[in-house]
Amino acid sequence: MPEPKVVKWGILATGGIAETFTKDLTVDPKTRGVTSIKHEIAAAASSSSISRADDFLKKVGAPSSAKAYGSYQELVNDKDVDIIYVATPHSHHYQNARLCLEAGKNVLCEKAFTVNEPQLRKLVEIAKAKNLFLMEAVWTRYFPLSIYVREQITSGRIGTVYRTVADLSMADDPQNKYGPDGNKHRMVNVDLAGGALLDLGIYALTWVFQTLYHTLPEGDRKAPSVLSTMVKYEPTGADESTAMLLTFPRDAKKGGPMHGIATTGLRTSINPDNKGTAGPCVRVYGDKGEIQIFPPTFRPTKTKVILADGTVEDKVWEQPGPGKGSGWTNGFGGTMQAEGEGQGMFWEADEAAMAVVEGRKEGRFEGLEESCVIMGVMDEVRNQNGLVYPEKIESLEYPLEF
Ligand SMILES: NC(=O)C1=CN([C@@H]2O[C@H](COP(=O)(O)OP(=O)(O)OC[C@H]3O[C@@H](n4cnc5c(N)ncnc54)[C@H](OP(=O)(O)O)[C@@H]3O)[C@@H](O)[C@H]2O)C=CC1
Ligand SMILES: O=C1OC[C@@H](O)[C@H](O)[C@H]1O
Repeated sequence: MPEPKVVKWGILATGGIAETFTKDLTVDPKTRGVTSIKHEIAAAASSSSISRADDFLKKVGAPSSAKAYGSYQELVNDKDVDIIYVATPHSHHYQNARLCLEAGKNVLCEKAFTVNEPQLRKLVEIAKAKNLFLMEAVWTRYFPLSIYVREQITSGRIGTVYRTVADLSMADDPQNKYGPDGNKHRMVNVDLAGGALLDLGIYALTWVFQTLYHTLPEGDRKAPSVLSTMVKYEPTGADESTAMLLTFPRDAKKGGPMHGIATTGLRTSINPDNKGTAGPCVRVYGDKGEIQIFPPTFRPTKTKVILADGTVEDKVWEQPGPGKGSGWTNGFGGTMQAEGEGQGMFWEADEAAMAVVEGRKEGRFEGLEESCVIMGVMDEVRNQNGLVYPEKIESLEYPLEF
């Protein structure tokens, strides 16, 4: 068997998700049957200080060869880095991803990809012009569970699909969690493009898109029309509850239009008791049966296929590898413990690394056009409900400091 190709990662920002993602890079790909690549943590950069980057590298168990930088610019200049993971708040993705692309680096960028569709289209244009890889880090798309669900649909197991209903709500009101200072938290801070839609709603939309759009042959994929409503989080003006009804065009001979219903909110939880008692967070409806996906929506643990002929198929989806995983808060003080080592972010990392090695410029499970269409849906939802972020973070101008 040929030796795995080493892909050298640079980590841009040292916050919560950067830590989780980078720890996942240290879990051997062989534990999940991936033999063509190996991840190496080559460098990390903090915008605040080099010592923060240094502490970060120690905390995530990076090799001693990994370099710490006190600025993002130094990271993108590093010749030893193949791909950069951007883990700043949404507001900063356009500026930070563009910094990487302009310097000739491949990019895996956290969700939501950018603040608006024009920003993303600009990044795509630059990536294409420079022949670079660019992908949104929606880890959920890369889980074996998601691959299985998409296969159930494309194989016709539940017949012609007509509707998907998906929710990601987490009782995560930052004021309850952190007091009045919570208004500065990235979840509701408009200066950081906070709000339920861009932070959590993107997962409900991910399920709608990966079941109703991505499962169609490429030529049949069309942007949906959008109807939406929103409740604002009064202290900051971000959205705290958003409901979207999407209609996807489809040829009458193939079943006609499909509905996607995506909801998100910060007051209720998809999994209030952490035991899954509340039932599925996603339901995909076909004319021969349905697929249910169980919470949490961003990292589901269980699926159920129920067919009209009486078949019921339950599946449990655990993380591979020994050891302990880290927990997620459900907003009611409980945690949802991962079963295996790592958090499951390694699957998206594998896909990005394999693409770099193979010379692919997009992820297989969410291409750049699909990401743009999703950003466009979120733009339309914000338009319909008057949610505008500060000009600087909506801007296409580059470079901008904020
Ligand atoms: N895939 C997933 O499951 C998750 C994804 N996310 C996504 O990851 C991104 C980051 O979230 P998270 O890690 O929770 O956020 P954190 O607030 O924990 O970290 C963000 C980091 O970004 C850097 N940063 C640069 N400029 C700013 C600024 N003006 N304000 C705040 N931080 C800044 C800082 O790193 P430094 O000082 O080192 O430069 C900071 O530590 C978001 O896009 C979010 O949607 C978040 C949670 C889960
Ligand atoms: O991406 C995310 O998924 C998990 C949530 O806990 C987090 O707030 C969100 O940003």
